[in-house]
Amino acid sequence: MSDICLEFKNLTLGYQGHAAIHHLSGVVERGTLTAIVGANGSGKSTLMKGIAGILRPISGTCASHFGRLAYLPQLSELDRSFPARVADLVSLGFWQRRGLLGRLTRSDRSALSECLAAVGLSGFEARPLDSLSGGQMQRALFARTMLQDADLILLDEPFNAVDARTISDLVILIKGWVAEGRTVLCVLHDHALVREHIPTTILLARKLVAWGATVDVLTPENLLRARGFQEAWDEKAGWCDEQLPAAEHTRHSEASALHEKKVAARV
Ligand SMILES: Nc1ncnc2c1ncn2[C@@H]1O[C@H](COP(=O)(O)OP(=O)(O)OP(=O)(O)O)[C@@H](O)[C@H]1O
Repeated sequence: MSDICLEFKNLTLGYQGHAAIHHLSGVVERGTLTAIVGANGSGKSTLMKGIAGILRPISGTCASHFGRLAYLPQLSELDRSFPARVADLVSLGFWQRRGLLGRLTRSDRSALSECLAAVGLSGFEARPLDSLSGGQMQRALFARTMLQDADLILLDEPFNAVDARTISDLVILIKGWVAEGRTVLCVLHDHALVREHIPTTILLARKLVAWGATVDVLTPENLLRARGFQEAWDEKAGWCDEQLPAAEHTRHSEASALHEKKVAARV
């Protein structure tokens, strides 16, 4: 089996006529832990959506070599008012294997309890989601991710509004997943946390600024370059016009918006 989990070739992604991330090339190796870092609007979540298949490339490719995917979007994208219990949310981790209507076996139920225990939520099975604190909700989502038994795990700002104790517990879980050979990509804003725990970093500013060992990427020079690119960015810029004729550009915008709606309806 190849050591490559993801391979980006000249990948450009965006929304309805506007590019959000341009010409990304590079390889993510299997069993590695990578941080995706950049200012607000630099394209981090867009890249996650591109990898998850929610957004189609405008140009270039994102070749993936993995079995199961687990994607944890930002908490703000989740509707917590949905009338469900913790056990309902976490057992969604089985759906890729059991289907949405598949009955849980006795061993599934014991796996569910083990995952809840691993995230410190034993006894929370029957709690309604809207009664959880932000940190408890994030722990429940990590339990669901564990049940998914995925080869590639995408975490978009998993530590937002989460206290230091929960962060350190969740970081231990993530490192355990990597030790098991899973590949983890994690969008983060806290550079100190990235420096301490994440060996590899991708720094974005609507395009790739630097990619490599965290110590080489998060340098003052690279962070300054990233700021310069971000500030110079024209929010209204279209696709890479030099690469895509106008008719193609419009066709892609429409097809991409439709694809995004269809996938969002499935997630
Ligand atoms: N659904 C969408 N439709 C149109 N434009 C979008 C959409 N989602 C994101 N964008 C735009 O794409 C650009 C990149 O957004 P993205 O969410 O990838 O940034 P980010 O780096 O994850 O930011 P943050 O740190 O604020 O979460 C931004 O200019 C944003 O406004």
